[in-house]
Amino acid sequence: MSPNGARPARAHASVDNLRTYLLAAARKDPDRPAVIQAAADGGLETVTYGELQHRTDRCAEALDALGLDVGDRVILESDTDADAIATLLACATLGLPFTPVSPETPDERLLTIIDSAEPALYLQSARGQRTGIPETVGTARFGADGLTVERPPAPRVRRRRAVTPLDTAYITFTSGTTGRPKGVVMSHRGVIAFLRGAEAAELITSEDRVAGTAPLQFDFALFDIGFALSHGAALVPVPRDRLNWPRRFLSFLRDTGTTQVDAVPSAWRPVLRHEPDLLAELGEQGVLRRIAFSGEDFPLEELRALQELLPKVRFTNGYGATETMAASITEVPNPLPPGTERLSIGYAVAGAEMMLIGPDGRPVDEPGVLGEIYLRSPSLFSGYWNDPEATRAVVVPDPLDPRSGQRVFKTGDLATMGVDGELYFHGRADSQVQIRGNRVELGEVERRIGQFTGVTGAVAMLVPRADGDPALHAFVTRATGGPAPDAKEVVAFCRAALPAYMIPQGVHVVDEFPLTVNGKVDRAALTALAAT
Ligand SMILES: Nc1ncnc2c1ncn2[C@@H]1O[C@H](COS(=O)(=O)NC(=O)C[C@H](N)c2cccc(Br)c2)[C@@H](O)[C@H]1O
Repeated sequence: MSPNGARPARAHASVDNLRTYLLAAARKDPDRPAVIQAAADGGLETVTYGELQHRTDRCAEALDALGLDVGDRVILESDTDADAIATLLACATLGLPFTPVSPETPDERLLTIIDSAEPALYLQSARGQRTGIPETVGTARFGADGLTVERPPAPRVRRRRAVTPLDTAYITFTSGTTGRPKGVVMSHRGVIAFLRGAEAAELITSEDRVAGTAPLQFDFALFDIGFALSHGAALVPVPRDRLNWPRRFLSFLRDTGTTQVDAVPSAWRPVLRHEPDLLAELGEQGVLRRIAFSGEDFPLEELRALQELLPKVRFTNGYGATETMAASITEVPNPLPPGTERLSIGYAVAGAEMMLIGPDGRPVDEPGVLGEIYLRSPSLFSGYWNDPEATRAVVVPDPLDPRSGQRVFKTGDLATMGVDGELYFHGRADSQVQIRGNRVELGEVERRIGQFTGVTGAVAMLVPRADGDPALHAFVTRATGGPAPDAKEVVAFCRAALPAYMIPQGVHVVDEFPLTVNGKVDRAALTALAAT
């Protein structure tokens, strides 16, 4: 068979591949619900595992016909829904790495990603509004009636015959600190290794309905898809227009019979502020059993408020970085024991190990001493797309025995160890700042300000100044309808407990914090605001 004419390789059912791993339930019980989603008419629609597999195979057939090769990139622009999942599983079947982007991604950023990834194909849903995709990229739309090709991808020589677990499942672009987005290349083996480790935590069963709130380009969304489907549970993608309106969000959770909600901590702030009673009512019904959060530290005042409204709900703290999908999944006591200062991020999931390494490169093994978390994990990413230098900076020789050739992930996160070896998150190493020669952990300033009556959240940052050393500023949010905390009183409150160099020069009250596209507090936006 000529190289061009050969049918593209497909994943063999016996090896680890996202498609085989996520559709296993379809073989066992095809009629179980796989996705419960908002329908176009405003109601709900259920897509079974059998139907999801059918849509996946139909899409794979259509992609087959385009003559792409294993490793050819596909941009997938969509919110999370059954058709998007079928499309990404079709890509996985053929060994086509997908790069998920949400429709909210600005044109400029999409073009940067296209420039870097050089994809063969750009896919958007039938309803997608995007235009202006460069001529070098094929384009197609996917929807309920399958794949519609608008501009076929350029013809290519197919060199591959098999899809292996080491091949790339997805490349997700995260904001690079240098401003240029970094493509995190994750293999099928890596994703499945983490999902298997997470399964051992036994958080959900096939009876569960897991509400996912993250945009598709955030691997929290990819985790929710994998986590729900690999357990034979149902995924409940929460549309953006429901997530941003607390009443609609809560009624969507009720109407879908959601048993677990996965969201970043900031997603709960509007619900706590505007609809605490509705949330308590939802908890009372006893269907919602668990709230899992990840992505950033959960401000303890807000977490306590959430727990008070939901005394019967269990809370789970998922910690980790996209470069390893994640690292640990830890039960959070409800209620938090009084006096809790920090949340535990526990121990790495089964099959992985978190180590604390000191500034001298040696392991920290005494409780309470700050160290950087290094992660030993089979879900380690393949590297940053086309950026070996950035990869070498974080994929490093095993600090415990560099001779072994084993590589570990240098997380850039700080933690201390408890008496049983469990870890407590202490912020990003790069949020350790020096102020007039003194080392300051911005989290410590934030925690102090967070204890000020009426303050519900605090973000501290260092703002560079033209004429001298940078100044420490803080932004605070207040309880609904509460008085705006007086900046001078907040500063005095800090003075009573913090050394002079940790006292903020400016305290700014904001209604709410700006959020990144992944729903986390956007510290860069606040720093820019403080500089004005
Ligand atoms: N639970 C926490 N407490 C505190 N700080 C956290 C937590 N989880 C992260 N972070 C911070 O976020 C960084 C990483 O950001 S990331 O690459 O965008 N990935 C993420 O946020 C999400 C992460 N991939 C993920 C995805 C799916 C499931 C899980 Br379970 C976790 C970490 O290095 C930490 O600094």
